[in-house]
Order: sequence, then structure tokens, then C-alpha cells
Amino acid sequence: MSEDTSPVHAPRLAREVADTRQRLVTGGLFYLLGWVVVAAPSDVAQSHAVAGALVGLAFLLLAVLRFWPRPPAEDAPADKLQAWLDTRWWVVLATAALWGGVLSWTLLDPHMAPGRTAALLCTIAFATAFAHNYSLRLGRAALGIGLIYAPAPILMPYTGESLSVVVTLGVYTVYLGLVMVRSYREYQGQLDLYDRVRSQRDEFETLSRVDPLTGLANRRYFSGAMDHLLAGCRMHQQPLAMLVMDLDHFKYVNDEFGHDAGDVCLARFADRMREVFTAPGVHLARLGGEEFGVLLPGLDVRAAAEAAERMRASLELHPLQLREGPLSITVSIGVASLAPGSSAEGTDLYRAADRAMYQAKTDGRNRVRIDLGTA
Ligand SMILES: Nc1nc2c(ncn2[C@@H]2O[C@H](COP(=O)(O)OP(=O)(O)OP(=O)(O)O)[C@@H](O)[C@H]2O)c(=O)[nH]1
Repeated sequence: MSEDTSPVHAPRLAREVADTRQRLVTGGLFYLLGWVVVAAPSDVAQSHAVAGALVGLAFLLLAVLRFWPRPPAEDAPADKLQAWLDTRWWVVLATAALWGGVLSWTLLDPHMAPGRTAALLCTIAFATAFAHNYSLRLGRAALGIGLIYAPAPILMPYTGESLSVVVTLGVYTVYLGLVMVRSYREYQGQLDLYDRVRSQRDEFETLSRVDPLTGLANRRYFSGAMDHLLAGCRMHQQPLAMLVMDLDHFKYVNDEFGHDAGDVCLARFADRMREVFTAPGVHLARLGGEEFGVLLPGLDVRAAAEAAERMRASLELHPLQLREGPLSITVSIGVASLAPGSSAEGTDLYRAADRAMYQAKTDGRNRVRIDLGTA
């Protein structure tokens, strides 16, 4: 039962696992009940007591196997989800085959003849339920229905049943086929809709935390990360540093080269940030316009100022590459850090770094300034 198990299908498979699990809950015991109803009027207890008991036990075992093992977690790898589905299908198909055997038995063995009508009615009910509930996979559903139902139209012409019953069963087979295909299509439609809703949800989720122009975190996400990092740094008795960086005379880039070139400049600046700030735990964000933020957990104000100076110097030495050519642009950077024992909050850290950045602007731009108010 090999299927496509590429990771991209994992959420779709997880959904199928959940739906299959839901359908498995009922069903198994109905086959057992069906067997009791078929066996009761026949003299199986006298003629084939052991075989009859084994069939009952087999239905019971298959009913139990529907509940065990439990499905893997929703976010499990696709191959695990697929393996669980495959084993559940074996159980369902084995149940169908066993029922097909029961029906054949009632048709072929005169001892079982009194249970034949009940077997036939159960067969129609089970095949119909199968067509409605198990058309998650077309081929497997067709096989299951065939196993349950095929003995009836195949064997009945040889058991003295009237032609009208045989023809009716044949016509019903066509109906089952149509129901199965329709259920399959409806289910695939549901899965497609589920995929679309999920990818839109992922897109919205990404948009809610990422700045689309630069791919950096946005201000909202950055604030949340700051609270989180601050709690972590306090727990581990570490400082937390922040840089606020503002491009100098950025308006000139827009005015001179156009807004699109300004956008590319912002994106290239973000790339440069990624190149320069590579320490683990660093958070980069676009705070708005041409203002950017960096959170540096574990760095005191001096170490953070050194990191800021690396960024400033990098920009000064290596101009950003725009389509129009290299662009020499500079950045003013404000630095602040919260000491491990400080009771100041994230907003205080932000304000201090922002103050330092404005000081850098006032002092002539293209420089790093420190605010020691929170250090
Ligand atoms: N292309 C582009 N420009 C933006 C964006 N957001 C803000 N700006 C522009 O950024 C410029 C900011 O100008 P100012 O606040 O005067 O700052 P500045 O020119 O960098 O000067 P100083 O900060 O004082 O060095 C304005 O022209 C805004 O239109 C954006 O997403 N894309």
C-alpha cells in the first residue's frame, strides 16, 4: 500500500488520519453483531462449532485492532502517518474479506442456509456504509466493497436464487460504485479546501510577524520576543542588549533613485544585518520606515557597542548593491543594555536605545552612541 509520503503532504495526511480514526470507531462491532445474527438461526453451533467461534473471535479481534495502536501526533512525519493509515486499512480490508467469507459460507453451505437472508441484508448494509465512509482512498474502498459484496452476485446464480434477486444485486453494485466515486470526490474536495484554508492561515500567521519587504521580524513580533528574551536573561542572570539603527538621510535615496530603489536599499540593509549579527539568540527586526532593531541576549553595553560598530563599519566600507550601482549610505546606531539585576522593563530598554540613536544623529550621524541609563 505505498503512497506518496513527501513531507508537503503531511498536514493533509494528518487530516486523513483523524478522519479515518473517526470512521474506525464505529463499524467493527457491527460485523460481530452481524455474525451473531447470521449464525443464530443456522445450526453452526452443532455443525461447525469451532469454526463459528473462530469467526466470532476474529471479528472481535479486528474490532479491537481498530482502536489500537493510537494514531501518531498531528505533526508526526508523513511516513509515520502513512504507516498508521496503511495498517488500519489492512484491518478494515481483513474485516471486509472475513465478511465476504461469511456470506460465501451461507451461500454454499446448507447448514448455514437459514442465516442467508440476514447475511445478505448485512452485506448490503456493510457495503453501503463502506461506500459512504471509506471512500478516502478510491482503490482501497473499491477493494473493500468488492471483498464484502462480490460473493453475492458471483455465487448467487449457482445457489438457486431467483434471477430478479441476482439482477437487483447487480444493479445495486452499480449504485455502490457511483456512491463510492461521489464520496471520494467529495472527500478530496474537503481536503483541498482544508489545504487552502491552512495555507491561508499560515500566510496570515507569517504576515502577522514578518515584515514583507525585508523578511525580518516586524515591530509587533519583536516586542513579544523582547519580553520573552528578557524573562530568559533574568532567569539566567544575563544582560540583554538592544540596538536601534536608523539609516542616515534615507529620504535622499528615495528622492534621488525612486521609492523602488529605496525599498531595495532597505532589503539589502536587512541582508547586511543578517551577515553581521550571526550570534545565536540574536533577534533582528524592522521597527518601521528606515529604523531597525537588534536584540542581543547575554551582551553588556560595551560588547553590544562593539557589535554595533561592526555593523556601522561594514556599511561604511562596503556600500549596498542596488540595481543602479553601489550605494554609499551610513547608519546611526543607539545602544543600551539591561543589567541582569535591573528592574527596568523592555520598553525602558527600547527608549534608552532610541535615545542613544537620536544622540548619534545629533552628533553628526554615522556613529554609535551608548545610553547607560539601564546598564
Ligand atoms: N522606499 C521606502 N521609503 C520609506 C519607507 N518607509 C519610510 N520611507 C521613507 O524614509 C524616509 C525617512 O525620512 P526622514 O525621517 O526624513 O529621515 P532621513 O532622511 O533618513 O534622515 P535622518 O534619519 O535624519 O538621517 C522618508 O522619505 C520616508 O518616505 C519604505 O518602506 N520604503
